Formats: sequence, C-alpha cells, structure tokens
Amino acid sequence: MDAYKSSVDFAEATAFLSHACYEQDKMALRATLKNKSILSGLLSRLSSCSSHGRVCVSPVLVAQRRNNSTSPKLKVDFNQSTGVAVMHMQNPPVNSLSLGFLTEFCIAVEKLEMDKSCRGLILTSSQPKVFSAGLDIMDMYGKKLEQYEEFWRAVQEMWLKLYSSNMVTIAAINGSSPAGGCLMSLSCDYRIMADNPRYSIGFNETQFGIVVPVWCKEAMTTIVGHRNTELTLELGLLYNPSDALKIGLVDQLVPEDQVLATATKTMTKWLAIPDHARRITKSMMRKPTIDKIMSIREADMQQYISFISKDSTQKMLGTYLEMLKKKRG
Ligand SMILES: CCCCCCC/C=C/C(=O)SCCNC(=O)CCNC(=O)[C@H](O)C(C)(C)COP(=O)(O)OP(=O)(O)OC[C@H]1O[C@@H](n2cnc3c(N)ncnc32)[C@H](O)[C@@H]1OP(=O)(O)O
Repeated sequence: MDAYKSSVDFAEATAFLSHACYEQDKMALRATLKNKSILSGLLSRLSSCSSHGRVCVSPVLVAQRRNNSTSPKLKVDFNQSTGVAVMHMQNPPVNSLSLGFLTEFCIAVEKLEMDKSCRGLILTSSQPKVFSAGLDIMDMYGKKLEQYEEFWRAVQEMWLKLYSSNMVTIAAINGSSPAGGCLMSLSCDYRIMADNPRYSIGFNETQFGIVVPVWCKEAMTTIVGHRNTELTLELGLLYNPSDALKIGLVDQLVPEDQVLATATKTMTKWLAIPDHARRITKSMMRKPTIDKIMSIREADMQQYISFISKDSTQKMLGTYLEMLKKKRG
C-alpha cells in the first residue's frame, strides 16, 4: 500500500504542477516530494485510482491542455488532428537522464496522459548520434543519501509512467541507447532503431560495477526472454542494431533518416485499433509486472540507496566517469 501511495504521490504532484512554469514547477515538485506533511494534505484532497494497471489521479488536478510546449530539456509537438505527440529529448550533450530531465519528463508524460485527445506518443532524440546515454552518473556519484533517494524515485516514476501509459508509445531510437536509455525504450510498445552499426543498445551496467534494478530485469525478460536477459545483464552487453533486432530488443531497423517517418507510419497502424481493446490488452500484458514492482517499490529504493552509497560502488563510478571523460581528452 505504501509503495502504491508513493507512486500516486509523485503522479499527483506532477499533475498538480504541470500547469505552472517549468523552473518553478521543478523546484516546487521536489519540495513537495520531500515534504511529507504537504504531501499528505495534498493526498487528502485527492482521490486516486488504478485503472488497467495504470496509476491515475483525480480530475481535480488535471492540467489544462497546452499543445506545443517547449521546455529546456524536452520539446513536445502535439498534433491534435492525428492525436500524436512527438517528444524530442534535448538534454545535451547525450540526453542523460538527470533528476532535472526526469522531472520534466514525468510532468510532460502526465500532461499528455491526461489529455484525452492524445492517443499516441513517439519518443525520440534531438541530439546527434545519441538517443539517451542512460541515467546521469553525476546524480549517482558523491551525493547525499536524500539526493540518491530523490533521484531514484524519479527513475522509478519515469519507468512506471511510460510502462503503464494508456497511450501507444513508440521509441524512435535515432542513436545509441545504453542502460537507462535502453530501459526507457523497453517501456514503450514498439521500438524502431536507426540501422547504423556505430550505434549500440543494451545494458552495460555490470561492466562498470553496478547492477540493474529487479524491475528492469523483469521488463527485459518479458521482451527478450530469460536467456537473452541473463546474458545481457550478467555480461553487460551492448548490441549493434542488427544483433539487437535478432534477440528482439528492438522491433524494426530502418535507415537513419527514416526513423521518425517510420515511427509516424507505425503509429497510424496502432491507432487504427480501437483504443479500449488495445488498452485493456496492454494492461492485461503489463499489469502483473507493474503490480509486482509496486509491491517492492520501497524495498527497491532501500536497496538502491544502500548499493549506490557504498564506498566500493562510488569508487567504481568515479573510475568510470574518469574513463568517459578521458575518452574525449
Ligand atoms: C541497485 C543499484 C542500481 C544502480 C542503477 C542501475 C541502472 C543504471 C543505469 C544507467 O543508466 S548508468 C549510465 C550508463 N550509461 C553509460 O554507460 C553510457 C556512457 N556514455 C557513453 O557510452 C557515450 O557517452 C555515448 C552515449 C555512447 C555517446 O558517446 P559520445 O562519444 O557521443 O559522447 P561522449 O564523449 O562519450 O560523452 C559526452 C559527455 O557526456 C558525458 N556522459 C556520457 N554519458 C553520461 C552519463 N550516463 N551520465 C553523465 N555524463 C555522461 C561524458 O562524460 C562526456 O562528458 P565531458 O567529457 O563532455 O565532460
């Protein structure tokens, strides 16, 4: 129950703040998440529900629709005539999933989710050659315990929001997508990747001494099966696009300049299915995983904090950061 409430906390807070200005939003959102008394006051004014595996919030907090919103880290183009939003990630240099980015991302997805006219979401990158470099290592290195907690809650929330979305979600993977970037695309309904052998996708965490959360393992297993998950996660494998296609980590490869156009065409096909039937089916497929994750959400948080704050983990992250920086120098 606590785990469920925590998820609702964040969803409510994000929805509540989504009509205000972005910078103020983010500061207020974080303050709200930290302040349990404000949060419980907020909660008492709300009714929450769980529908088809998706956590939703009271209509009282539904933000007004704004069509083409631009924030520093995300650009959302919503086409009302097609009902499709294209979300361009623009967090240079590599679209790392920092706390700031994740906060904006959750707000943006929540806004689209609440807008009944938005039926499909395409996720892509504005950065050249990179879809997303995964979690921002700077948010996992040398921080205070409460900062680790805040960051991890945002990571969990990003995954839950995307994985349980009622919208059709398509990842238009127009660059490399390691680790958290891969997780983000795995949460979508369909993955189209640029057929460029220089790009890679997968989970490289063990290579620099960290471990993916159990819910990532669960989600991956449902997509590529137990054996492929075992090999990928234990060895920290990154695949080129054609190998990723072979194991089912992505659904389709297309020339680089056709990724977005193919995603748009594919979306039309998915949206031709009656929404209610597709949604109920999606929920039927995903709800067991979501329920499982919700039931261990707080334990997962404690496990993350204890793992990430260990001296040995911090040392390995420091070495990895150095290595990333040296690569350029
Ligand atoms: C229970 C415990 C659970 C623990 C957590 C489990 C889940 C964790 C998941 C994660 O996502 S951890 C992050 C893993 N990501 C990576 O290993 C990717 C690292 N980056 C790259 O491989 C490359 O950057 C790239 C994405 C292939 C792009 O290559 P490119 O040559 O275009 O750029 P770079 O010169 O390498 O990088 C530019 C700049 O960006 C910095 N940077 C790169 N990735 C990250 C990152 N994930 N976080 C923070 N910063 C990153 C890199 O250091 C460069 O910085 P500067 O040198 O410009 O300062």
